[in-house]
Amino acid sequence: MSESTVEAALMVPSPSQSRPPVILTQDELKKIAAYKAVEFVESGMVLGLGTGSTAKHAVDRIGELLRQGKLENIIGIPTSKMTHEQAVSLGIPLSDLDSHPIIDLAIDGADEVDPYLNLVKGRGGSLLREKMVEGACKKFVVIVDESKLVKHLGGSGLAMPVEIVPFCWKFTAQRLQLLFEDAGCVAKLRTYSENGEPFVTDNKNYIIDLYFKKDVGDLRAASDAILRLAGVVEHGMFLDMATTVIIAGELGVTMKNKALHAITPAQREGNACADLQGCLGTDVLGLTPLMFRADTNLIEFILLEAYYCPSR
Ligand SMILES: O=C[C@H](O)[C@H](O)[C@H](O)COP(=O)(O)O
Repeated sequence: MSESTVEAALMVPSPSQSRPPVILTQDELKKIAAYKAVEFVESGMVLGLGTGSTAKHAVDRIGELLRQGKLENIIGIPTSKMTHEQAVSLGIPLSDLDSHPIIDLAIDGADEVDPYLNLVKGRGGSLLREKMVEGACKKFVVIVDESKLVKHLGGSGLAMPVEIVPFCWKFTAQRLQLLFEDAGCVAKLRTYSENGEPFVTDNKNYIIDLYFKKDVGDLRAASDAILRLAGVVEHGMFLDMATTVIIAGELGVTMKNKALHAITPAQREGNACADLQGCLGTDVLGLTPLMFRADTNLIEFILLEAYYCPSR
């Protein structure tokens, strides 16, 4: 996909314009979400640079805008050795959390996104550095194509990764599996397909991939239980961390903001209504019904939130 195609896709068409339907590949959708996220970047920011095939597009775009002089004085904090190398090749100035403990904005992909903007990350093995960097940022923008949306974490049937120390990894894997026996959990050591050797993270650890047959239920409880196991370094559930999720799909790009999606029914019935209205206004302005046609999911989402707000 050429740069001009992405830029054209990011323009909001006027009602009178009719475009022929365009079939985009998954990688093109990732690129559209990434470019949209980079619109949040301003000169002078300290940026968390994510890892993976989606985040790669965002890092490329930041490099391009720096080269064109459209962005200046950016400092990048990479979340993996791979992203570090990519950023160096693009001439993006880099630092680390020791020197820059507060990050203005991080942009990264995700493996799963639930309706409350909780995430699974780490199928590329970078979850620990990602969680450290993204836990230190003021704003965390997640970029995905719509295939990443799930009803509940683990719902894709694919891996929920846990980074562990290599020492007695079988013991730790068994304990992880036992924790989620009721959810039909199967724990597998991640290996390289070429030689069957254990996959080793940037931090010289192993990854145990957890596969669930059923919903694990209380994610906070699941997170605490995993982190209590000696031998576990970190897990790939990113709970309540994303501030914005940008989803590129066949119907266009949708932005979901944490302020709306993290609100519980109890909060809705209480004095959160004014805030909700404020957020809704912001969100409506921030939403971009671009590319092809109206996003019906988006309309449902706005109506649902408005329903809870008596003054609307
Ligand atoms: O460890 C990898 C990261 O968490 C990635 O952000 C995640 O796996 C999504 O990667 P991709 O954009 O390639 O689907």
